[in-house]
Amino acid sequence: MTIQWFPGHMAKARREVQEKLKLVDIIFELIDARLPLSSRNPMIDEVINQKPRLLILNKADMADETETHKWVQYFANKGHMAVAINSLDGKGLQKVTKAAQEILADKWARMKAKGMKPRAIRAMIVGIPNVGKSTLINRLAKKNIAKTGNTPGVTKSQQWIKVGKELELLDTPGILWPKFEDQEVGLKLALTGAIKDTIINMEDLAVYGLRFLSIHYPKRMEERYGITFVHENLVETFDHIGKRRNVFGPGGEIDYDQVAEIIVRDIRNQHFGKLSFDIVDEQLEKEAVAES
Ligand SMILES: Nc1nc2c(ncn2[C@@H]2O[C@H](COP(=O)(O)OP(=O)(O)OP(=O)(O)O)[C@@H](O)[C@H]2O)c(=O)[nH]1
Repeated sequence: MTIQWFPGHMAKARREVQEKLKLVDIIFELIDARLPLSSRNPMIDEVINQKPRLLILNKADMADETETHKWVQYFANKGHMAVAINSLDGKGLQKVTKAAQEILADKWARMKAKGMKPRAIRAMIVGIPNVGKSTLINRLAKKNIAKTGNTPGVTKSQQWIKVGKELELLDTPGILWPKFEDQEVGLKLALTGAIKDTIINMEDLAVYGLRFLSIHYPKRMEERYGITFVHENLVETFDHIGKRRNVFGPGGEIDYDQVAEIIVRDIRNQHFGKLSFDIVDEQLEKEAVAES
């Protein structure tokens, strides 16, 4: 698999985020709830430096709830507040402003003690491509329109989106790339549709997906394909799934390309239910507690 992690793009994106840092009080780091580690930019800590941050696990509607819960706890153990949301229907969105207020409570108290007037929290969203940045901004902006719609003369400023009285959001998000060069990260991003299919090998992806299911979701794999493990000889497994799904070529042979596509489609279309591809294991839990 050859996926490039363009250093030029990365440097430019990084500069753009860093230029805007001084405008905001807090960074909303948007990550995919299905892969809370793989969908992060590995250099994010360096990029945002010491700026307070709220981790937002988006697309929680598609992730395994038990895992999402563990991830929120994992980040809390590392000293980062995290909330899980669904930007499409707005579920969990009310937690965003509250969490930001909590994170900045000390700073606000200090400002108040100095006699400064309370003002809205200023935030910027950053995240990898396709993680849902625009969807979240639009969803938050809608909330604003609903709130200010009855007030003539209240117009949205160019650069800031008002979200209620308490929050202002920069209207352009910062894009930061994931760590493409890591083979497994690339496969996970591809399985969730964050990377275009044209740059990955479908069979590799299907095999990775199957192996992942057999380890973490064997029951669901059994329900759909009637197997609980992936045969060492992959042909056997592909034959089995091909027969079960009637995927035959013109000469009556199993069409392996199509089997691979079916497997990937089944995973993406949630035929195995809500899946998380980054799993919190004991090792990670221990590391988080030790770090905090
Ligand atoms: N199921 C689900 N889909 C979502 C959610 N948020 C965003 N999406 C979908 O994810 C896709 C990408 O969303 P965008 O908002 O365009 O992502 P983005 O981060 O702005 O993408 P770039 O412009 O490429 O950086 C779209 O198809 C959205 O409908 C969510 O919470 N749940």
